[in-house]
Amino acid sequence: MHSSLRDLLITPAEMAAMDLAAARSGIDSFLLMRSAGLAVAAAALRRFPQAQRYAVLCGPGNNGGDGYVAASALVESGANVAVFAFGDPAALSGDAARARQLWNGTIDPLASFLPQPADAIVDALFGAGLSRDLPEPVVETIDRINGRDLPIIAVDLPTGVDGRTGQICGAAFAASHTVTFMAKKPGHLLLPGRSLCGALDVFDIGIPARIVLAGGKGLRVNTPALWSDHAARLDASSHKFRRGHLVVFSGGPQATGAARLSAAAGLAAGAGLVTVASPTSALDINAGHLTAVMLKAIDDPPGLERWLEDSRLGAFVLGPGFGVGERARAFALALCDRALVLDADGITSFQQHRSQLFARLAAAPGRAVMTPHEGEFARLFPEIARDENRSKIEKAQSAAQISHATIVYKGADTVIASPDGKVAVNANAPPSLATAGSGDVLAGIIGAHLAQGMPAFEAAAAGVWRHGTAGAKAGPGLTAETLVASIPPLG
Ligand SMILES: NC(=O)C1=CN([C@@H]2O[C@H](COP(=O)(O)OP(=O)(O)OC[C@H]3O[C@@H](n4cnc5c(N)ncnc54)[C@H](O)[C@@H]3O)[C@@H](O)[C@H]2O)[C@@H](O)CC1
Ligand SMILES: Nc1ncnc2c1ncn2[C@@H]1O[C@H](COP(=O)(O)OP(=O)(O)O)[C@@H](O)[C@H]1O
Ligand SMILES: [K+]
Repeated sequence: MHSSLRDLLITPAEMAAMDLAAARSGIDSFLLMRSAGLAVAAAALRRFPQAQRYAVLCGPGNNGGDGYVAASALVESGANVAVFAFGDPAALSGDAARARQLWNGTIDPLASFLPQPADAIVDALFGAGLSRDLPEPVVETIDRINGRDLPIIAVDLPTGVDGRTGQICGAAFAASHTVTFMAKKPGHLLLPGRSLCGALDVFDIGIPARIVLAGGKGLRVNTPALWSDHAARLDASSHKFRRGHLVVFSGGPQATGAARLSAAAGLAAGAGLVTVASPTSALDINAGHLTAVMLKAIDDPPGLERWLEDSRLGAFVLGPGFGVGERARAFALALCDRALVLDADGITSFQQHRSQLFARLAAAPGRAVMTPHEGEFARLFPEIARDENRSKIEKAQSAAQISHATIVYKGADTVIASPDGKVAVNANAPPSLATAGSGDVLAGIIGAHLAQGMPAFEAAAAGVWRHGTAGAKAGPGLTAETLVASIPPLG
């Protein structure tokens, strides 16, 4: 595959437009279908050579067309193949009709398909064209096959997974393997779609990279290629002030651990100096637990304003363990024109005051990153969260636009979106990250990147990626502390 396509995500609508653009440039669309079907047949033979029968389930559109090409190729290679169709095969049109003519065997109705124990199933029922809930007979077939431990190779997408959103349209195959074409689709990465794809192969069927790149809207998988150019590098002239000064705000005496976790993560992630800004009431507790991290008493907004006159304070993390309320709002509003990670309680504090926050971020644009998990996202963006038509990517994009901040919409499929339209989906986070304090560590890593001068989107995307890599390195029994110790070098 062309290297520039490796991290690209394209929606089904963009893919369809690229198909048209390819046809307009003189590329024979049937040859694309043929390449797609051959890739599926090759994957079926390679992955499941022991199958006694390949049962190819073909739908009413071009996904079915790919299935007929695959079935013919499997027979040519000497395999035992049976084809079952949903809908009337005689009603196929265009390339799919031509593909069906390649198939010389019988075509049985889908309803007659009885899975046999040594079957491998090729799912070519619906792909990128799925636009509504699956018809009942297809749902019944899926229910009959899922859970029987049969290998399923999905063509483009497991039938039932919406390629734009990753949501399930009534039911969906749980595939062992998915073969898709030219580039990944959002539904391969967003949950629950991602968990239904099995191993994913992206196959180049011959649409020129320039057409694919021109047709994509800039959706990306989060990899270092997105941000490594912005990463601060150490050299002989480095000194701690050049590596950035990060401030993390602590909660009161009963809630200091979260801020210390963020601070430790910020230091490990490369900030030259880290200070915990603590209320006087919690100074002694924080002092008893800090070594390399410094400590400063900050009790109220006037005290903060005075301290902010020091321009060497590079970035701020506000929210972990801070407490919800008026004080959090006053601190956050004072920091909107600086480099700020607003997390946890910092986000929740604006549930009833969000227009105040968004107006301030619009009027005093600094480098703001907000890191809501699903619950916090719904508190700050209730209308967007409720909209079932939008994908998680589209929700993060809308939230970034209305808040004027870079949004890190967390979860196993974290989406990072900036107000100016940049967006990336993260895919390297292990489930062991679902542990207390893991979000505090993420906030600290992003804070360190901001302190080093990275732009907000790149700081956030790099933070999410390093957090995922640290999770993988720390292993299944990770705690927030071992996560901090596992943060990998940047770049
Ligand atoms: N560049 C490309 O885009 C290529 C696409 N190819 C294949 O073409 C597929 C897309 O083909 P199509 O656009 O024909 O779409 P599908 O084959 O996914 O769906 C067929 C048609 O079914 C109808 N439909 C949608 N949802 C339905 C529902 N719930 N119940 C009943 N009918 C429904 C729609 O009219 C849709 O066009 C891709 O997934 C891929 O497998 C390949 O042939 C190679 C080239
Ligand atoms: N199942 C999962 N797979 C991968 N990453 C996860 C999973 N669950 C949570 N995470 C990540 O772990 C972190 C948890 O953050 P958060 O919900 O704020 O927890 P806490 O408040 O306990 O620190 C986020 O970065 C999130 O993306
Ligand atoms: K499919």
